[in-house]
Parts: sequence; C-alpha cells; structure tokens
Amino acid sequence: MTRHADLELVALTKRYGGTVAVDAIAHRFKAGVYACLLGPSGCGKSSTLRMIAGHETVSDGSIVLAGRDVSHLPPARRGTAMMFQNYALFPHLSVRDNVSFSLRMAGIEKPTRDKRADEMLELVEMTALTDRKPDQLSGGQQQRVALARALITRPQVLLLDEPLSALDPFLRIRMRAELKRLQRELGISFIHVTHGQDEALALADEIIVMNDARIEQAGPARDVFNRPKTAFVARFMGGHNVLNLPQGNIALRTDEMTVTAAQAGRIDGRVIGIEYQGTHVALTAEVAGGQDVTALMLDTDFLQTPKDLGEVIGLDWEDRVAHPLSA
Ligand SMILES: Nc1ncnc2c1ncn2[C@@H]1O[C@H](COP(=O)(O)OP(=O)(O)OP(=O)(O)O)[C@@H](O)[C@H]1O
Repeated sequence: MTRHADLELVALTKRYGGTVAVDAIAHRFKAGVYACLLGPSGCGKSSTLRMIAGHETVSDGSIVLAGRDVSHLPPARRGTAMMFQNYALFPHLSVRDNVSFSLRMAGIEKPTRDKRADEMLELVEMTALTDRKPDQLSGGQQQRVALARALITRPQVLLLDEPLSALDPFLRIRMRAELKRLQRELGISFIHVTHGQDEALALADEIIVMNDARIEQAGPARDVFNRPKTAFVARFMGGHNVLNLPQGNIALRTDEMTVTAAQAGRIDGRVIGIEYQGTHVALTAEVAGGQDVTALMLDTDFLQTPKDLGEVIGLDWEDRVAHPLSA
C-alpha cells in the first residue's frame, strides 16, 4: 500500500446541464482518516462521492490520490472502492461469490479468489454464512457482505454512500461501531456520506459540512460542533441556538443555557414549547424580535421548577459559551 495515500480534491466541480451540483470544492483527506461528508439533501454530497469513485464524470478540477491524478481513470483502477446504499448484491450468487466477484472479473483463479473472499468474510464476521444467497440474509448481514465485497480490492479509500440508512435504529448504532472498528483495523481512509449529524459526530475524525454545492466548514468533529463558523453550520449540527444580537449573530449551545425567573437572566422569553426528552426537557421560548431560543434542562431541574406554556422566563448564559458567527 502506498504510504502517502492522501486524497485531494482540487477545485472539483460537477455540472448537470445548468445545475452546479458541486462548485469548485477543495479538500485534502489525510490518509487513514474517517471522514463524513454531511449536509442537507441536494447539497452535492453524493455527486462528490460518485466523482471520487469514478461513477460520475468530473466537469472541472481534479481528484488526486496518493500523488496521482485519478480524475479520468475507470473506477477499478483508482485505488478506491464504493459501498452503495442498497448494497447492490447479486441475488443469484452466494455470499462468497458476491464478495469475490471483482476478482473474477480481474481473471483471478478460483482458489485464490475464494481464499481472499473468506479472509474478507472473516474480517466482517460472516464466516458462517458464506454459502447463503443474499435473500437469506438480514439487512445487517447484507451490509457486511457489501462491505467485504468493497474491501476485497484492497482500496486505499473506501467510499460509503449513506451506508446505514436502510437499517433500523438499533442496528444502525451497532453497525456504526463495526464501521469504525473496521476502519481502525484496516488503517485506510473511509469517506462516508450522511445527512445525519449524530452519525457524523459518532464516527468521524473529520466532518465536512456541505451546503449548496460548496464546503461550508471542515474540521475535527468536536470543532465543527463546538465552533461552528456560520449560522448554517450551527443550525445544521443541531444542539445550538442562533441568536441575532446587536453585535452580530452568536451560537449558544442549548445545554449551556440557564433558565431563570423572568428578568433574572440576560433576556426574557415566553415559553412556546416543552418537550420531554427522557434525561432532559427542551424548553423553547420566544424572545424579543420573534426569535426562538431553546434551553435544555435536566429533567430533575425541570421537575423542581416546572414551567408552563405561555409563562415568561429568563434565559442566561456565560460570556465564554457565546460563540460569534461570521455569517
Ligand atoms: N443525474 C443528475 N442529473 C441532473 N441533476 C442531478 C443529477 N444528480 C444530482 N443532480 C442534482 O445535483 C444536486 C446535488 O445532488 P446530490 O445527489 O449530489 O446531492 P446530495 O447532497 O447527495 O443529496 P441527497 O442527500 O438527497 O442524496 C441536486 O440539485 C440534484 O438535483
């Protein structure tokens, strides 16, 4: 495996007719990173991933992997592999033959490809089911097979398009841990497209937030969450209020707001929503200028000082938690 398997996107652009789906984005994915491309529907995440994989042509710019411009190479010659959302397994082939399919296409002898397939199936803990057909597998098992099939080509970068979206919430959390384990064990880069903030926070070393065909912010997961640069990122990552004050926009984490009696905080607001969330209660109040502000209270605190809809409350925060936004 090449040592410097950084993946660099240079002014990468995708146009579909008059639609600019990806607008001259630039980013360097460090070798061995777990990166999540995160953003709302239509922001250009899948187009970016498909261009990296070679399943979509590049309109402008380039994709450089391990120092080599791969922008116009066929998918199988790039050093990348893609795992699709619907897994795209062949129904008539056994698990083992699905996994070894690309080796068969490459003209590799059956004993070698079976051996490699079995190694991959061991990696994803599917050794017991190698002779089954895809329709005899659960969703989570099908996903493991799809993973093994993508990994058998020994890619430097694994591309995953919404890999967990077809699973139920319980399985999604389990597979999340599996993906992270695999990525650590293999030491290759994973680039994972998702529109789930919690998924990105749970998995990613690095989060790249896209909005409207551009990269809005990229950085370590904690930084993107704690230091959003723009109101869009603060709102999209969730858990923040964006407050328009005379000195400009600020982001305030909902769990760093304190609820006080009216006129005992920095601003007052009228309670317009009370949502029980198990460990916490989310209290939403409308403050001056019609802005909504949410404060997350511990449920025990809420029980001690319950609030009612329509009640006027005070909201307070420390200076250090007010985070200025650039836009
Ligand atoms: N084959 C296509 N032809 C024309 N327009 C397309 C095509 N594929 C995508 N688009 C448009 O390009 C933009 C970006 O689409 P893309 O699928 O990359 O977004 P996305 O962020 O992955 O969205 P989602 O989360 O909904 O999958 C959208 O406006 C979409 O309508």
